[in-house]
Amino acid sequence: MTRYEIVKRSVALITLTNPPVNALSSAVRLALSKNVERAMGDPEVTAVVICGENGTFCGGADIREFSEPLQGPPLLPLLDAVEAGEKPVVAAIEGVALGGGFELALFCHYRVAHYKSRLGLPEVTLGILPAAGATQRLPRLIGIPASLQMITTGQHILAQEALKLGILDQVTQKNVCEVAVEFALGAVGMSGA
Ligand SMILES: CC/C=C\C/C=C/C(=O)SCCNC(=O)CCNC(=O)[C@H](O)C(C)(C)COP(=O)(O)OP(=O)(O)OC[C@H]1O[C@@H](n2cnc3c(N)ncnc32)[C@H](O)[C@@H]1OP(=O)(O)O
Repeated sequence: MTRYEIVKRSVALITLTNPPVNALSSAVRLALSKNVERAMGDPEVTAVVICGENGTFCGGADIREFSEPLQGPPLLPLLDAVEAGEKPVVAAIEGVALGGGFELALFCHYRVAHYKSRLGLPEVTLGILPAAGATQRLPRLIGIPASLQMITTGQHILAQEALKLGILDQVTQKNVCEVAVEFALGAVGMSGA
């Protein structure tokens, strides 16, 4: 449900692994929570990168679990642990970051995205509103009018537009995971390590 590895000697790379779109199922939330705790507690780890396997960051809540009562850890405390972590966490966005997946990226300290990726809050199209912090984190980044546009329409935006708005820190045409790892090393003063 997530893979944990150390790359470049000190970056914890956490990969969401829940095909087809790495949705935040109860098992993914549990594994992510444990791996964030592991990375934050490991003295060898200086920074963390979160990405998704097979070209998709995260499609949000797992719609296959919508008919069941919520199991596993709720999303918000997990996102709070990411944000409160003392080590920089970089989201490496490829494919889509939607709904709770976009919220996960918003709670990371930095966001690097592939130029073809799309971001959005489709909750309104399901008759709900984003409830894991996007309604606070997004306005802090891009202001209220642009946030309302995204929240109330559910439209996806492309990486370049997200960069212009101030949601993203970097857009790349290269391997987004590798670029995010370099970004993370730069954030802790270890560029080129
Ligand atoms: C614990 C939760 C906490 C907080 C609340 C969070 C709420 C949310 O996140 S609400 C948002 C939920 N996500 C969505 O509404 C996204 C819906 N999906 C899409 O928009 C699209 O599928 C896509 C853009 C992600 C991909 O589009 P495309 O490339 O055209 O592929 P398909 O639409 O054919 O989908 C492929 C395949 O993926 C399955 N799938 C898509 N989204 C999800 C998902 N969120 N959870 C589980 N599975 C998903 C889709 O059913 C297809 O499966 P099959 O190939 O088996 O049919």
